[in-house]
Amino acid sequence: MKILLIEFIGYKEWTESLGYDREWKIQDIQSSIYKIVNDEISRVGGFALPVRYDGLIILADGIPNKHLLEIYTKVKEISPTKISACIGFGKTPREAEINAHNCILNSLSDEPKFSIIHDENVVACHFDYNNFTSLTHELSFYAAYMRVMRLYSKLSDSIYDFGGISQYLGGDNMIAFIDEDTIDKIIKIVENMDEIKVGIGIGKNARSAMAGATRALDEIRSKREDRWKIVKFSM
Ligand SMILES: Nc1nc2c(ncn2[C@@H]2O[C@H](COP(=O)(O)OP(=O)(O)OP(=O)(O)O)[C@@H](O)[C@H]2O)c(=O)[nH]1
Repeated sequence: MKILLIEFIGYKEWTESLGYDREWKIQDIQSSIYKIVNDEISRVGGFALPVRYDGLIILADGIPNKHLLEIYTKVKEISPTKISACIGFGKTPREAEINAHNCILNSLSDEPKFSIIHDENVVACHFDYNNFTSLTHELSFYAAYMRVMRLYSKLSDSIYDFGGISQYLGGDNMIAFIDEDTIDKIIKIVENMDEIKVGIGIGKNARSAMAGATRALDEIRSKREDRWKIVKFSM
């Protein structure tokens, strides 16, 4: 698997330089950087996970280095701090992210060098809480969110143990990226958790894998018989 990791360097110092009335400014800048990266990377078929917002994890399989370099240049232009970036490879997304992070720690030059390595299929797992709308009516808007966060926190831990990385997407949705050999393990997890279903998408890049996952979820909803489904998607 291939991950482009971009880290903002000196972010702590930058945030502190903004004074006490700063949090709204930080949120403004973080969301505008994420918006631009999300737009640009989706255009070329990738997908960005904002995770901590002081860096970005980009699922990069199927994206030529030329486009990854363009994303890097764009982030460099709009970032309030210096940035550092590396591509990491690994059997799993977890391994690829760790390798990218170590590469950033050991990199001597300011400009990244992206090596050429073959691309692999991306597997996206879109988890969805069953009947979240009724749960929201029953509890409250915030209490339903808390229920989902508790469950997804446990789920992300198990997925990370299997080499996957995940991101909460809002509402009752969570996405995880895994390698193809881990699909069976994800299905077992879901079969043991009554509250959730999962659409699994396989694609040549992250965007098509995500589209496959969404289609798989729609197909589950149309019959309400299965708790998981796999769709291979190409675009
Ligand atoms: N990020 C994201 N959020 C969505 C998506 N679809 C729905 N949502 C959000 O998730 C909430 C719940 O929607 P659903 O999961 O479709 O509704 P549900 O009541 O759980 O119904 P079932 O999933 O059919 O059991 C919505 O109110 C939206 O906030 C999606 O594709 N992506």
